[in-house]
Amino acid sequence: MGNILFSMDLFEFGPDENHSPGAQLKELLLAGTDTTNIIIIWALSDLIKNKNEMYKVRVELQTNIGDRILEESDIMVLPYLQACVEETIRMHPPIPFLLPHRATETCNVMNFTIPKGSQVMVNTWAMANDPSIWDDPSSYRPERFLDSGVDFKGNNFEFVPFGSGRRMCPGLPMAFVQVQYVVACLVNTFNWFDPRDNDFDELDMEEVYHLAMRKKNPLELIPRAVNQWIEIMKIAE
Ligand code: HEM
Repeated sequence: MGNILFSMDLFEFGPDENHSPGAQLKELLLAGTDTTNIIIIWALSDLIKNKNEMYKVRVELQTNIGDRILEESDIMVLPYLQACVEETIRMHPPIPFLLPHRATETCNVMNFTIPKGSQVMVNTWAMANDPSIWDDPSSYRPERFLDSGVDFKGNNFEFVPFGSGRRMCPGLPMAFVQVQYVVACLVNTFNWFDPRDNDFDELDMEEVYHLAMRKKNPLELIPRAVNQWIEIMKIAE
């Protein structure tokens, strides 16, 4: 679906058409599919590469959900899964520079003068990976989000992958539930194998940046339905 949407010409609309229902629908589809899809792939990659964290997510899922079908409301009782998704978004924000903004008036930021009318790009990746703010930012450590009070709703300026203020992502609540729901289902239902029998410690995590920051090479995995507790114990060994 992402490929089909990206074949549409972003710049085909004239000024009047930008506010038409069709243009707004296209904007929503463009903004809401690729970003979510990218984060699901990164979240699964991070968990597959980090066996201990995968084990903790599976224990949380089995303890709270078991083998029944996950419901949207279950997301509220999965804090470790939530921390894992937050950590993935911190390390791999899909829109690392946000969308271009414009200064509506001249202002000073850290001794730099930003003249009125300047285009401003916000490097959220650098903010969320700044070693003066985050302990060991290049390591995948979901625990850093447990009980930290830091989230991405736009109030903690070290972590704004959805932006902040009036033009921040309106799809945040939907995206956050969708990503957690899909990742939880994928982890709780399947065990994942490398088609070439490579060790997942060496899983390729190279990034590429076009409109969004995605995995450079596709994540290729073989899913097999799990006999939950037996598989969990195997991972723990
Ligand atoms: C993980 C998923 C998502 C991420 C990381 C994300 C991130 C962002 C970011 C960074 C912006 C720009 C904010 C700024 O420049 O200040 C944005 C804008 C936007 N997003 Fe999302 N987004 C996601 C999912 C969605 C979904 C699911 C929808 C809709 C169903 C959506 C709809 C929009 C729209 C319409 C805008 C433009 C808002 C405006 O210009 O006022 N996004 N998003």
